[in-house]
Amino acid sequence: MNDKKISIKAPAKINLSLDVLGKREDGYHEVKMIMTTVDLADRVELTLLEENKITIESTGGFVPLDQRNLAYQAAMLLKETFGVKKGVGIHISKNIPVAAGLAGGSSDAAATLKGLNELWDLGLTIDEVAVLGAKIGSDVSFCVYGGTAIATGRGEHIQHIKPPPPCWVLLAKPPIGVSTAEVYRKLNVQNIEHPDIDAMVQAIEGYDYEAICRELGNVLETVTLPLYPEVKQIKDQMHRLGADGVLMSGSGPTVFGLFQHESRVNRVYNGLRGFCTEVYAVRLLGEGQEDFKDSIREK
Ligand SMILES: C[C@](O)(CO)[C@H](O)COP(=O)(O)OP(=O)(O)OC[C@H]1O[C@@H](n2ccc(N)nc2=O)[C@H](O)[C@@H]1O
Ligand SMILES: Nc1ncnc2c1ncn2[C@@H]1O[C@H](COP(=O)(O)OP(=O)(O)OP(=O)(O)O)[C@@H](O)[C@H]1O
Repeated sequence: MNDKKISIKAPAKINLSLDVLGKREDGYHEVKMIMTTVDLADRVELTLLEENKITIESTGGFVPLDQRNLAYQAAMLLKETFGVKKGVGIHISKNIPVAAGLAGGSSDAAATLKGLNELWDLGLTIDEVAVLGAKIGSDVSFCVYGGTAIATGRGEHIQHIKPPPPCWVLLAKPPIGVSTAEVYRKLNVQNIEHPDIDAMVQAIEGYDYEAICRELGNVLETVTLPLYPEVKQIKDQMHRLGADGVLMSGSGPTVFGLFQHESRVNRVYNGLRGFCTEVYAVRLLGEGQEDFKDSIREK
């Protein structure tokens, strides 16, 4: 491998359960959620530049190519924190839909932090990288580790749990982008039915696929579904076509369905394609990144 170039996979996440416990004084919400990675990923390529600058380019998807890009912000954060004088060229092959509830930008930022830790020889541990990630966005810490975890605080406190049993995940995104800030702002925290996060943890740790499908829950649906009726239509359609469990991911609008059988996932995929242009059939990744160094090297 060329030591002046590094290529990292940046997978999307889904929330198997998402609860909001209350509003905090800093304006954020206290959450308790279960996140897991799926095999739909961007690829982030980092090239060492001797000149002190950050360049960014991206293929596919509509993403800002300046300081608004979360990968750019990740590089800038490391530069400012550690006084790095070298530069980096960031190239993102964008496969994860943007503003979809799948943490695409957060995962690009996490991949950039991990890659630059190597490329700029910063010697940070994965936990140190995750703490830095939280400064960029609430989902970035989880994305640094991947795998399956309970996230608390504003999402940055990560407790790893066992991966769920492997299954198929069908992702369907209607052609709208949802603002996470707006969804949290419109949430009525006093008046929501809370999902049972502990029961979901038990279902996952007990490798009980049926119970996982039963315990799926996301309080942000109470905001996004009435705002965007097409999200509810996709949920209903997936149920009707035979998904084992269906839920909106994050603040939406992507809906995911869980399946054990490949034949059924293919049938539902075809059934949804006429109805929704962006549909992806992927595997649950579930496993975390046990060896930090190996996880960021191209194999
Ligand atoms: C919906 C989820 O994706 C579920 O994983 C996350 O909670 C959101 O994570 P994110 O997109 O990384 O969020 P951030 O970029 O940190 O915040 C975007 C906006 O969402 C709101 N926000 C976010 C996280 C949180 N715990 N409480 C909030 O109220 C804040 O208004 C914030 O300005
Ligand atoms: N590298 C990036 N990839 C995608 N979006 C980015 C990126 N950098 C900045 N953004 C901006 O971030 C916003 C949210 O995009 P993103 O795809 O991360 O949303 P999301 O999947 O809803 O995230 P989350 O699930 O963490 O709330 C968009 O407005 C987008 O323009």
